[in-house]
Amino acid sequence: MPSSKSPKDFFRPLAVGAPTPPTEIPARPSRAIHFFDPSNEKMAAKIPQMVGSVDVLLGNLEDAVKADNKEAAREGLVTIASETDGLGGPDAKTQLWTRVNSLDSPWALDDLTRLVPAIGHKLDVIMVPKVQGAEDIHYVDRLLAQLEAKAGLDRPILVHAILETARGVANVEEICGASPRMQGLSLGPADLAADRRMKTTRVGGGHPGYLVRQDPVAEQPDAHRAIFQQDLWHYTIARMVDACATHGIYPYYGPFGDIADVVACEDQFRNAFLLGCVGTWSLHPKQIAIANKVFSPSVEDITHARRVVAAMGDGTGAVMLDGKMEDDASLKQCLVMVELAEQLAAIDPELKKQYDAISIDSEAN
Ligand SMILES: CC(=O)SCCNC(=O)CCNC(=O)[C@H](O)C(C)(C)COP(=O)(O)OP(=O)(O)OC[C@H]1O[C@@H](n2cnc3c(N)ncnc32)[C@H](O)[C@@H]1OP(=O)(O)O
Ligand SMILES: CC(=O)C(=O)O
Ligand SMILES: [Mg+2]
Repeated sequence: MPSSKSPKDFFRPLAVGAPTPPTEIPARPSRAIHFFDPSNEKMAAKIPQMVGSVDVLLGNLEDAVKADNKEAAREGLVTIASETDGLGGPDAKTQLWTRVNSLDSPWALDDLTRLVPAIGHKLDVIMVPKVQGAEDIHYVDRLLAQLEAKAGLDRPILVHAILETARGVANVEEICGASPRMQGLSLGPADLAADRRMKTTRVGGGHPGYLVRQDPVAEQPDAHRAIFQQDLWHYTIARMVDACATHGIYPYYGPFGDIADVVACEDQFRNAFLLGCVGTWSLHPKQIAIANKVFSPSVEDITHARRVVAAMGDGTGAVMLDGKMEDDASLKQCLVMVELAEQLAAIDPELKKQYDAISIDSEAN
């Protein structure tokens, strides 16, 4: 929270007649944020049939949309949002997000002033790219309040920042706390790599040159030395997770550009899930199933978590389960998993069936 504002001011609307800012950001399932270009007719035609099978559909207006198609993408998104049932709004199974153009581009202002009056009642989250600091969020926050008031909206649109500049990473905590509208952060590995002058040419994922090599074996100079590829994004994701958790908002991985490499994609997503991310981006329809699988706790994990919950009784003290010590802190980890499973089961009948079929032996040993 900026020090110049009192806590009470922080939750006052920034324009007369704008909806009250949220005090909590709802934990809506958002395992896959599926990107589509609304100006691409083939992609746009697929969107209605994807509603219900993906947690978030995001109409992308920024990078990957050709400059000549910016207006067509914006108008295409208005059409899709207006004509597609079950997409966007507080009760929809599939949320509707958009990624607007960067704030210094010729299109960002028109993106916001066109979309909020036209489809603001359906838009759940606006993703803002290349956020550098709290000042970018303050600008969007005030403008959205003015537009919401003018449009008579009764629900604030949430804001999501992409972390894709070195300055953005340096300011990650203040970005997360810049507005009560802040919903979350995504990693932007491609722009971030360029901005940092990293010597990579990929969109997310690892790099074979970024490694640690096993020490040489004594007196065997020719012996094989194993190499261990390291994760280029570990530092940034860990910072995002801490900043988001501090502010009660949600961290996401971002794009994995090697669409053909579904194995490495799954690995990268799983690392993010284990570190605390709640979801990721999907650039191609085949990445949706990978994201849904990785960001849903496994039946094995939920079975174990429920056993710990049962064994821990009132939640205090220490017990032994399968030879391992469980106590208040391991219980808290298990409750994170169990709560996530309940949220996902509420919207995913197949997962619900799997989680409901779990039967537990609650005996501690
Ligand atoms: C660094 C960043 O900013 S990342 C975020 C910005 N980038 C994006 O949003 C990229 C989004 N995705 C895409 O543009 C495309 O998926 C590409 C360019 C990666 C691949 O596209 P294609 O070569 O057409 O893939 P492919 O041939 O496998 O597509 C199969 C079908 O799925 C459709 N399709 C591909 N991607 C998508 C999508 N994201 N959403 C919906 N449908 C899609 C194609 O139109 C094609 O339809 P068809 O069967 O009717 O012909
Ligand atoms: C996600 C994104 O925009 C980037 O990697 O640059
Ligand atoms: Mg980018």
